[in-house]
Amino acid sequence: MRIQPTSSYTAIHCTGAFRPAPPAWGPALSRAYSSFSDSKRWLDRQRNDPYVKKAQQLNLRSRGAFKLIEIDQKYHFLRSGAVCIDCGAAPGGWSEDPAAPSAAITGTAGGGDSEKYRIFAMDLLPMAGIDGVQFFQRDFTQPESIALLKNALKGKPVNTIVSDMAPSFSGTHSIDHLRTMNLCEDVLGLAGQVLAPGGTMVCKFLVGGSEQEFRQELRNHFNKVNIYKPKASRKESSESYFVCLGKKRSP
Ligand SMILES: C[S@@+](CC[C@H](N)C(=O)[O-])C[C@H]1O[C@@H](n2cnc3c(N)ncnc32)[C@H](O)[C@@H]1O
Repeated sequence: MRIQPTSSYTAIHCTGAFRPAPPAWGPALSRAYSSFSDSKRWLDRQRNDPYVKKAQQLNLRSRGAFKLIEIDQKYHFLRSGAVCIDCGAAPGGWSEDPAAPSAAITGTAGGGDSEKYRIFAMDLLPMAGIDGVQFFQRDFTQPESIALLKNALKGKPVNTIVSDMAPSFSGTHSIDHLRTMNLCEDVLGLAGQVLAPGGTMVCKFLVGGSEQEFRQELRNHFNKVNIYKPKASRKESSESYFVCLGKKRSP
């Protein structure tokens, strides 16, 4: 059953005003202040982040690659030659294959299979092309997008589905949590249709209360369901990942 956002969802989502302005200021000044301090904080954080530095050294598209690498170092599910779907792929840190450690993730390297595409990636945002990756700039939550993916697969069984999708944040944690849970539910829906028995699903969410209930649901479909937060995921972020291993055969 789909988790419904609270009734305050629309009001908060539509106003977009999440940071109370200092009372004595006019709205414009207060907005400028918030955005200045936010961008300064962001810049400071980027400068001091070892994963950002490492990603730059290795010429990776994003520091996010290290999250998947770490998840795999713990659970060992990635393998060369696998067929993979990468949901919320842009800018491509999880899909790329620059002879980086993440090459094995999506299996473009040395699969021994002459088929052109082994990775099927989707994002709302554009993504620069990557060899072996068929990219769709689409909204994953739309049924037509799923139809497109299934069509592209041409019946190939999928070994791994990863989702690093993050909705645009409202600033209200309970709402953002539910939005991520809804995305996870959509990813599970796709897994039910295309993931091969034994396959793996990795899916990001924000911790917020309903994850244990959803974990129970995931257990109906996978032999093992873990929750894991890689070190590369920032401490101040409530993001975490469901790591679902061994998809069960459909009854
Ligand atoms: C954290 S980023 C992914 C980073 C990527 N794994 C990497 O390491 O380069 C999350 C992405 O999810 C995408 N996204 C969010 N909601 C989506 C949706 N409904 N359909 C497709 N993509 C979505 C966003 O556009 C964003 O690019």
